[in-house]
Amino acid sequence: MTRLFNTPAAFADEALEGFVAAHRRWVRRVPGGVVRATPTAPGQVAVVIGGGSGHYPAFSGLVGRGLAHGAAVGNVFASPSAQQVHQVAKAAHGGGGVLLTFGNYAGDVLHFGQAEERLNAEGIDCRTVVVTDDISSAPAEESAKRRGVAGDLAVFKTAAAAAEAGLPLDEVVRLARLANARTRSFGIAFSGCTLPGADAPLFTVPESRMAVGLGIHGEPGLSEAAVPTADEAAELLVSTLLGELPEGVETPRGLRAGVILNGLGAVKYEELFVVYRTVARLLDEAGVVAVDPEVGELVTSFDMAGVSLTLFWLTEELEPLWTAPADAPAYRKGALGPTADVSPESPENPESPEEQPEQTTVPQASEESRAAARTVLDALAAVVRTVDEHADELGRIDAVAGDGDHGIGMRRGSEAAYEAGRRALGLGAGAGTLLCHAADAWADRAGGTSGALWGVILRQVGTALGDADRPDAAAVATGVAAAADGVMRLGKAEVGDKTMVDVLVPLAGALGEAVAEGQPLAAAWDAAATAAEAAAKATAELLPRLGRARPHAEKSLGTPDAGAVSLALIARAVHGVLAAKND
Ligand SMILES: Nc1ncnc2c1ncn2[C@@H]1O[C@H](COP(=O)(O)OP(=O)(O)O)[C@@H](O)[C@H]1O
Ligand SMILES: O=C(COP(=O)(O)O)[C@@H](O)CO
Repeated sequence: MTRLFNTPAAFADEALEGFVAAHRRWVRRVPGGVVRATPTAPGQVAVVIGGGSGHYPAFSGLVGRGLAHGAAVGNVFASPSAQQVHQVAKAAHGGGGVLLTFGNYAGDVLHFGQAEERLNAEGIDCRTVVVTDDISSAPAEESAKRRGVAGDLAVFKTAAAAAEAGLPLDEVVRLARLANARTRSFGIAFSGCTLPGADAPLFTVPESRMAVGLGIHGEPGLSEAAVPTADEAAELLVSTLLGELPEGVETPRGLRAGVILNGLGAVKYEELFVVYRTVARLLDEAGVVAVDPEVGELVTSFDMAGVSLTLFWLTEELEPLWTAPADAPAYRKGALGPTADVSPESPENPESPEEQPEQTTVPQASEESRAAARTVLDALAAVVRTVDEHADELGRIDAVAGDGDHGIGMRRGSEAAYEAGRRALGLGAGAGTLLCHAADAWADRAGGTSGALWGVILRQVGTALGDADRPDAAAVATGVAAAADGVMRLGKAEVGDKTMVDVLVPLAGALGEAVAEGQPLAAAWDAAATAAEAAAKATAELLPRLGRARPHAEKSLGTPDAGAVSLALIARAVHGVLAAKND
């Protein structure tokens, strides 16, 4: 249970504020997250990590010398936005290029990928390395689909130590990929976590049972077993990991491994040590030399009672990087020289991040387009209302096989989109520009998978409407069709994968058909919203083939997809606005 919070929506921002206030010797706040208190050495590769909040010390606690140069910090269990990643990377860049490294989650992949493109377009050499260490989330043949869990630390540490040693970006990337290929994790849990403001955990484990193969977002385990003793838990963790050695390795005997026994949030350090006692013995018996083991909380999931074991199979070039000194708020190792003096008053260490200057001008728009912009803003207000009304239900649906944050993310995104739209209207924006401003605000404030995709949807519709003409039904239908194409291009989901695409495609199809038959916009949209509602309902019968829900495919049968449901609700709410305009 998360007991101490003010409002759930502000939890991540307020936690970051307090974290920075407590750790000024190591970090300073920048828009989008934190960077080291001291600037990146000129020419050094900047290693920028990041992800959702709720995993402390990942990710902000791992920023400091010998570890990351910066961390982009998202909302609870939601990836930071591309804009946040871009801002943190710019602040961390020291002229040697940027490595973005993060766990393999759909939202992170989308947003960090967009930031990478932007940085490269601006002339900053930037690459990404995705961490995929969780062996329970996909079979070895599909290791690229695996989630990133506590093995994050092995990859981040390797990359950062390589950067600190002055290696060029290509080498830092190569070593980070090698570290990822040689890192495996496996976990068990006894209870799920409860998000701030929620009254129930994301999953429960029956009394005297444990979940096996857990993630770090309160996803239920993949199977269940009787609660083990500490020794039995250690045996399960070690034997499972020794069952999947790195490619080309036949026996663990004689190998050296970095070891991480990670508490997920509610397991006491003493309990971890009791487990580690047997982990150490079993590794020793298997002929594995444990190098600089870490026992503690390194990647958590709020108050989840669980533990994971990570083995990082070292090579001659990886071992010095794993053992190199580091000095971050939540991770210290070896001895580094003194830091530059960065006092709270120093201009290097501002109390609060500099915000992006607010836009004060918009492109010229016709009178008709400005009138349509008012309708668009009414539609955004209706979106805010419907999302707000259904936020808890969306969170509950998302918790069945996802991470329960869909309601939170949609709320943050829609509210930001409305506010940006209102400001744009005040500046005299046409319908197209208003939607483009709303798109950027939604993606930036919500983060996560749906934030990136809703940014695409609004931008595509805005581009189709433009600022010149009074938008007609054909332009709207063109925009929605382009939105469906754009979402599929970016998210790579197809119809049948159990995502919002299963609603967006029939919505666009029904709208296009009704408009082609000559129906006016409100009537055509009514038909499209009806198709969307039926399609959203039908997703209950689908098995997820992508993303976080995929490992829990069977559990999600009978429950519709959260993003599909929210899209159908929004389609219906927009119809209400269009119908009222017609009256
Ligand atoms: N690759 C994808 N393409 C299209 N939609 C997707 C994709 N992956 C996930 N989604 C949609 O995003 C929704 C989850 O959104 P949200 O919970 O806000 O993001 P996250 O899973 O990043 O926390 C899913 O229910 C699904 O509809
Ligand atoms: O959940 C996280 C990001 O993934 P999404 O796909 O946005 O859910 C985050 O907590 C780990 O980075």
